[in-house]
Amino acid sequence: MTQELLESVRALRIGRPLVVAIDGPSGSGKSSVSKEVARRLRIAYLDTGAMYRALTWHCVTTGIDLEDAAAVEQASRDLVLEVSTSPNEEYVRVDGVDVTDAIREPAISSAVSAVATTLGARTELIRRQRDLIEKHHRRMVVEGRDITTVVAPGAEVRMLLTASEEARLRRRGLQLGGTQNAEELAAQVTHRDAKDSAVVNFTQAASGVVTLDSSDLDFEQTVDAALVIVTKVLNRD
Ligand SMILES: Nc1ncnc2c1ncn2[C@@H]1O[C@H](COP(=O)(O)OP(=O)(O)O)[C@@H](O)[C@H]1O
Ligand SMILES: Nc1ccn([C@H]2C[C@H](O)[C@@H](COP(=O)(O)OP(=O)(O)O)O2)c(=O)n1
Repeated sequence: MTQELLESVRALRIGRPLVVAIDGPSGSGKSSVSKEVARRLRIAYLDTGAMYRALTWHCVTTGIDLEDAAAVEQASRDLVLEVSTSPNEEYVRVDGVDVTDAIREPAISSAVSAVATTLGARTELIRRQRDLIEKHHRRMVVEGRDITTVVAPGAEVRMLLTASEEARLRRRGLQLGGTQNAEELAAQVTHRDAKDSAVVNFTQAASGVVTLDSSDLDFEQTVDAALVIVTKVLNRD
């Protein structure tokens, strides 16, 4: 994407709301692409998946039974959570403890769906996500599974980032440094998506949501394509 086009989008939106909502399945590139889009647009960034992971870490660490919906819901309300809203700095803290790396461990990836399918906990985390968007004057790239449909259906730009299952498994494998065998990778990507789909639909674009299929695009090409979508949607309105 040309620098001039990007400059014109930034200039057009100075001081005005610009929520870019991005949903998609595991390994589609949501976090990495959203972060770079936020950098280029010079707006805030929120990884909502990190919030579900942080709550899961808290429950697992304090021995809360993930099958006990009332306990998980209570934990979501009590959670003392700090999450970065800058695309240039990554941190997640629970009760002041840095859990940035711990929440990415396979043990948390395997447990997170149980928490993410607890509806009471979702309600609380969605409330916090909306608060963070408001706190940033609605200038933020927000990524997850239900951002385009539930958290911010009124976002200026709504996108579903997809990729073939094969591409997603390959990317996650590379990201984890080849430490996981095929079965472990499938558990963390395909099986987790199947469980998460029980409460949110992130495989089909809702009305007004633009699909970006990154299966045959590299990272840079995907970021460019996402920025082209942002430009087109904003110019249309
Ligand atoms: N278009 C792409 N082509 C190749 N690799 C990509 C692409 N988009 C993202 N990646 C890489 O794939 C991995 C998974 O991306 P990530 O952003 O963590 O996905 P998600 O947040 O959807 O699970 C990362 O290592 C990322 O750098
Ligand atoms: N808005 C969101 C974001 C994540 N989740 C759930 C679904 C996922 O299993 C977990 C972790 O999300 P995360 O985006 O970190 O997942 P990835 O490993 O990047 O695919 O949280 C959700 O239910 N709703």
